[in-house]
Amino acid sequence: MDMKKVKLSIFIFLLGFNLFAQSFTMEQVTSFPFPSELTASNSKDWIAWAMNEKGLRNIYLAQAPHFDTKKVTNFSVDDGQEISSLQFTPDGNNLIFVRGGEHGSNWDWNVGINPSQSTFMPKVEIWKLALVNGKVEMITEGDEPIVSPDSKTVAYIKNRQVWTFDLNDPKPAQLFEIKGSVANLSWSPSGDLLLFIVNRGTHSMVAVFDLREKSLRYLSPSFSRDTSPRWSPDGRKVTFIRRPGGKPEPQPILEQRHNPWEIWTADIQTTEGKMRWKAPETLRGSISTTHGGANLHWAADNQLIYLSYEDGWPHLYAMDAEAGLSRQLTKGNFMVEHVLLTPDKKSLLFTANTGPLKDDIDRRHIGRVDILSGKMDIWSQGESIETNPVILSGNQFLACISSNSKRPMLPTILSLETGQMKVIGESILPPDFPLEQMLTPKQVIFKSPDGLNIHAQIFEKEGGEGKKPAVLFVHGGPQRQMLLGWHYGDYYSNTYAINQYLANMGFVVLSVNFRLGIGYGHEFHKPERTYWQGAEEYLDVKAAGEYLASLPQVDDQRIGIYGGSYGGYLTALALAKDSGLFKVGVDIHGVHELSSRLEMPEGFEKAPDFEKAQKTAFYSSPLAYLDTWTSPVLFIHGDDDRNVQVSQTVDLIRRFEERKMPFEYLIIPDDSHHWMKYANLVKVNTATVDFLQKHLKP
Ligand SMILES: CSCC[C@H](NC=O)C(=O)N[C@@H](C)C(=O)O
Repeated sequence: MDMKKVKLSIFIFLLGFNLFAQSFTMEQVTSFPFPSELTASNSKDWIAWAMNEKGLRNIYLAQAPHFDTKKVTNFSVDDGQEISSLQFTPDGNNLIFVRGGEHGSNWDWNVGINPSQSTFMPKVEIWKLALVNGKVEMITEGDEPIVSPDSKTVAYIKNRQVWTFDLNDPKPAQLFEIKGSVANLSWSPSGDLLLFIVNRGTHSMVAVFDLREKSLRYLSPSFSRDTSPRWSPDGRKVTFIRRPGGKPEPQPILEQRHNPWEIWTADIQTTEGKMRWKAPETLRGSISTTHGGANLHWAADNQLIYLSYEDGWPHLYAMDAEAGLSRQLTKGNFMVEHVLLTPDKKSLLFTANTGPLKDDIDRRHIGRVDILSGKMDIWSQGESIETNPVILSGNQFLACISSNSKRPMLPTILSLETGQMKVIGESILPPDFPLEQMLTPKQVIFKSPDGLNIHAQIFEKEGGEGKKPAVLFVHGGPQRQMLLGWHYGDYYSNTYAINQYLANMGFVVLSVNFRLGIGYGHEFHKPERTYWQGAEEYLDVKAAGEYLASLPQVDDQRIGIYGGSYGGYLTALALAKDSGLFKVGVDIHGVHELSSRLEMPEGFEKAPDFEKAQKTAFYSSPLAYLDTWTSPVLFIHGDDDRNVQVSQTVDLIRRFEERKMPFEYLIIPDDSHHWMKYANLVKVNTATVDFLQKHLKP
């Protein structure tokens, strides 16, 4: 071989080596701290939040006006025990929180989780932190605590019943017994009544327990499903959402239909209820499934607040609790999320994917609307992301969590006087976190075969001559939106970290926001013929793969795909249907069997399109295409998953085994859908990128 060819071979080898040269480790990029449970005291200018630092979950405090951060707990083991229900007592003297459970689950969220294989199952417990002396103590088993207005009593749920304890002399005791399952506890402004929902399976009712009289009464009881009860500011009335109870006559399964809901009020004394508003009987008029659902509040000046999709976007509305007559408060082609009624009940804070930049639809910024005047401001802007706003007691500062393309989510203070924003807690970032190596993803928009504009984010490191391998990331939910920066959900901050790692390795990475996702309006979020009704969202995934293949810098023979949960489902579908396009994949706790959700008809009554629906569901599943699945796959699932049954992966692997189809697997015993133990998160992330690299490297 002449010297030229030798030199070229060495160059290509070094290039290949360089292509996969990595300037930071998976552990370093996965070590992003994640803030949650941001809350503000209503009486002192304190904020508090829970911070997950490599699985060590602790509470931090900061106080106006300097907001120096202070860690006030010392949980020092990566044991998967999350912090939830973090709240100040109204007098600002104590913090109450729950430790344990898996509150992001679809079932058993209040059951202990044990990813560290402790000898005995960890419990879900209510803790108290005394701010006067920093004393932290576990009070009792329980969940969903709420503190009485006089800061003396905590009411909480245990075994689906109502319990209480005195904060100064805790002797937990069940308050009363009631048939069914209790939820949505809230104290009346006077503190002598407890409002809650009792679920009886076919229906649910709003109920009030009078602590003085030790008596219980139902408010406007019916055979409906009543939810989301809220007190009027004077404590004399309650508003709630009413939806139909029981089961309907079998309807066409493959057709979309209106999901009815109403807003009611009821008088505490007479228990009489009145319907105040009925949703427009349109598809857009269905109750919203975006964050907070109906977001029902009773504001000052007798205004009822709700969120509706009726104009095509999730927006806020107000109506007089007596006269009705709704008014739209937020308007425009954007989504409202994370809605908070200010302590004075005169305005609403929210997160919105709108702002002056043309690609702000793929970010989040903080907004505020005055309820009586309807005056709306978007308070934050720029190439950053701000979400989950809370307002501090002095009305001078607002706190939120913020990120950008490089910096992970951190608590951030916004001065309402100057508009200045100050990130706090940057010292919590690990010293070896690869901040400067983070790439800035770019917004791309391409068309699906049926004409939809599909938004995506592309991550690409400069340089790296020749054709690069590529990876498509498919999010889960599916009611999610990936953004132009670190995400406000921990699951998707983690996949953002993976995408950064892959891009830094030299892959071209595309994160696709397929239909069914939020942030792009009702018809994008609620399209027809998706999931087990036809899987047309896969059109967007395949279009994303073809978009990657069309890029001049991408080697179209080295495109991989990965995704979790709903994204795992679409990853499996892509590998099964299009192994020619997707050469390798990692299916993380994916869904694979879709037909069993169709209830087998009892007796003669069945949906008019039942057989067609069964066939559609089957052909919407990867199971229908195993004959054409030739690309290598790694299956990963936690076997205490409470969002997607682990059987979805166990059963698919059984089929692979019986068909003698090659696969690799990683089971994570005793962990859930959210990799509660940090060591498991790193293990899953590492396995994912190693498998992709193994099959896509030059
Ligand atoms: C419809 S399949 C269930 C998928 C699951 N949704 C809720 O549990 C999922 O995608 N979970 C995570 C990843 C998410 O909600 O984003």
